[in-house]
Amino acid sequence: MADKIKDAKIIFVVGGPGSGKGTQCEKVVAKYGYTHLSSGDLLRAEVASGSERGKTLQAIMQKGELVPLDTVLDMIKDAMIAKADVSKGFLIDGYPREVKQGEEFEKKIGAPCLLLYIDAKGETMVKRLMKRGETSGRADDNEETIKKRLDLYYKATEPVITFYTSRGIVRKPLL
Ligand SMILES: Nc1nc2c(ncn2[C@@H]2O[C@H](COP(=O)(O)OP(=O)(O)OP(=O)(O)O)[C@@H](O)[C@H]2O)c(=O)[nH]1
Ligand SMILES: Nc1ccn([C@H]2C[C@H](O)[C@@H](COP(=O)(O)OP(=O)(O)O)O2)c(=O)n1
Ligand SMILES: [Mg+2]
Repeated sequence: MADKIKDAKIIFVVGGPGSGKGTQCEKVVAKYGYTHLSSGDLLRAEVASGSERGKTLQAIMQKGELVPLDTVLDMIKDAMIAKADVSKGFLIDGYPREVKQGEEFEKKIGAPCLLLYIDAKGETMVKRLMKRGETSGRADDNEETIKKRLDLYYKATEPVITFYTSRGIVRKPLL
């Protein structure tokens, strides 16, 4: 099964919470027809299913923490396999959140050819998420959790950008 995605074209999309990863991915899908897989959306779908696993995930996400690495990776991999036959390439949105997640992805699936870095100022991200929280219904779009997600982004996720910059595959779209 996993053979199906062995040579898939993979683009990581990384940026802070509310930086606009999902928004930019939709534009890339419209223009280039890639398959958009948002790790956050996959996790929220599991929560919405009401499963036991979903309940555990919900509690972690509500605190603004990262769910166990294997859980997210398995979900992404299953979603990629399901689309392998019809996909020109994959936009992996919101992953990796830490360098270790990137390393495990490469071991189990493959290497990315590109990392799109969606950059935004901290205050901009907070403002957008507070606004989105008025209608999103997302349990983590509240002031306290937003602050934790932002802290975690600077601590754990920014090193991901540094890691892939040294490989020469990071591009920052001008928005
Ligand atoms: N003004 C402005 N707002 C934007 C832009 N891009 C996204 N937004 C808004 O900012 C909010 C967050 O955008 P998303 O695309 O959901 O951001 P994200 O990075 O996927 O965020 P998470 O789902 O939290 O991972 C949404 O309400 C968007 O409408 C932009 O370029 N300019
Ligand atoms: N690779 C991932 C992606 C998301 N998560 C969890 C933790 C995140 O705060 C939530 C929501 O992720 P999403 O990418 O939708 O949102 P933020 O960028 O954090 O605003 O899911 C994770 O633990 N590991
Ligand atoms: Mg998103």
